[in-house]
Amino acid sequence: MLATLQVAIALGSLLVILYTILTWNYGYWKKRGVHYIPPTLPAGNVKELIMQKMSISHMYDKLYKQLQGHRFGGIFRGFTPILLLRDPELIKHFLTKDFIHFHDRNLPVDEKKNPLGLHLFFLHGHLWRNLRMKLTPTFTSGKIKMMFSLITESSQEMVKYLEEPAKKGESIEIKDLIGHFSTDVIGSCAFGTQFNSFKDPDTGFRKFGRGLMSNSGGLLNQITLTCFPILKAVGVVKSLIPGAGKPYYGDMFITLVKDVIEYREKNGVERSDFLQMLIKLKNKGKVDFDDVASKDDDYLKNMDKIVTKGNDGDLELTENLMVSQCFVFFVAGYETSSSVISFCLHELAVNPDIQSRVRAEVDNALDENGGELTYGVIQSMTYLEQTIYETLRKYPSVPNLERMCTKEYVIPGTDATIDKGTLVMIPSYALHHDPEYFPDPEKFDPDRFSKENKNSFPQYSYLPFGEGPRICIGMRFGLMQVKVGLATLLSKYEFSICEKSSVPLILSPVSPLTTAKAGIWLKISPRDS
Ligand code: HEM
Repeated sequence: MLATLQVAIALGSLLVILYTILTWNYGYWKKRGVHYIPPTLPAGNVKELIMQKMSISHMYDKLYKQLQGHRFGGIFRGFTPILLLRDPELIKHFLTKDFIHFHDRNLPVDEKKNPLGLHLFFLHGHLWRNLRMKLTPTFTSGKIKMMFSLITESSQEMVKYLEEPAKKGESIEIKDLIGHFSTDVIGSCAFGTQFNSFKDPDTGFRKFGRGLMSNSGGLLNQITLTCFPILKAVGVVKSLIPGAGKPYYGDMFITLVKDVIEYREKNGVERSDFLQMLIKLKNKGKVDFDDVASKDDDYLKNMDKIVTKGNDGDLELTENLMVSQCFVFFVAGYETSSSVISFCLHELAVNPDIQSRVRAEVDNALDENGGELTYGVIQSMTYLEQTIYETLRKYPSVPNLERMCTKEYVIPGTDATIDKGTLVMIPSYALHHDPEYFPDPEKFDPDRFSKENKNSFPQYSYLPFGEGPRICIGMRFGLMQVKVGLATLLSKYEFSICEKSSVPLILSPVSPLTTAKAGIWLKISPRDS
């Protein structure tokens, strides 16, 4: 009897200790006097995300709404405290004005475990800064102009491929198809290689792209690790999810890029692509800004004035570093651009009047230029651009921006201090759907971005490419690719809703990016059929 009582007391004490340890972090925001949403064990405030019942966009939208009336608030992802920002003025401090306190993302950099992870998106501190400074000139408008013809060639392949399905009025899953286009664009613009995805949809790189995005094990791993960092130490997640976290087809990617570099160096071959600029960087230490740099490039040129100062020691561009940049260009460019084009086509199918207006603009611009699509012609299509901005508002490819506090910080206008290492989340999707900034947010209305209306919302409430020194480096390249893809498709075909279309679209609960759960199905027909 006594023994049973002793066991029960020991067990009870153990449970109390365990509970105290597990919930220790849950006092984090209270201690700092920060308003927070009460967490529950063990998921904190993100139970629906962990249970895969809600998309990441909707999860943080829900928390954003719960914090209504506050400029910011505390939440918990598992046991990890996160500061969720709501007020665009405050967001400006975190992303730009006080960047020195928030220059990193909370992503692991380990060359041995992940040789493809040494890229701009992941890198921290001075290594990131030095690399960003070196790579910035690769993305000027002059360099992008040089790649324009490579993008239009790939778009022509796409148009040709669609002739048959359009004649038959078929329903197609458009995202997968646009994935062929994005793969070919990256192949020619990043690696100077023809992937021919339309002719051979099972080419290694096409498979690589598909594999990357369907590797939900990788996402699960990432979410689980950020929610419960203790598991990192014991390596539990790795053993639970086979293949999780490993770069899919990573070895193949490394081999391909290294082979191209070796071939070019041995044979003195030069092309106007990203890889060539990386090779130049390796050999010369720099890529020149274009002589013809436009006014838009001022921001890029002034990068060194805003990014954190410090150890300016030269950065050696090793082969692994070069391959990693190719990898991030592939991943970042592939998924985001495919998803913007396909979400846009979905909205144009749901709103045929808007589709007709965009097509009329494309037709006029082409007519005035003898039917030829040039860099200048594409820049003149302002309604097309508004339509893309509206697509990125409703479906931001990256639904949340994250920063890690790199130096203790007092939140402006308060006495609350956040420690180095604290995670900060900027919920772009939620801001883009806040009726205070974008009335009737579910309505697809490109006129929100017209000349007259585009200043009606605060700058930091619209963040499809992020902001500040860590803004998307490929923004102009991505926009160009999306514009060319859409203009060529709309000049030849019509898109409408079919039986398989889901209206409204349901977002995937397993993807870290904004993607449609069951793909994007549309009927394609020749124009005016
Ligand atoms: C429409 C297409 C694209 C969208 C919507 C997009 C969106 C974004 C967003 C939201 C970020 C995070 C910014 C932040 O945290 O403030 C980002 C970062 C980044 N993007 Fe893009 N992106 C696109 C295309 C591209 C392309 C084509 C490339 C490469 C060629 C690229 C390369 C990168 C890189 C390297 C970063 C990390 C930058 C850094 O931390 O310094 N992106 N992108």
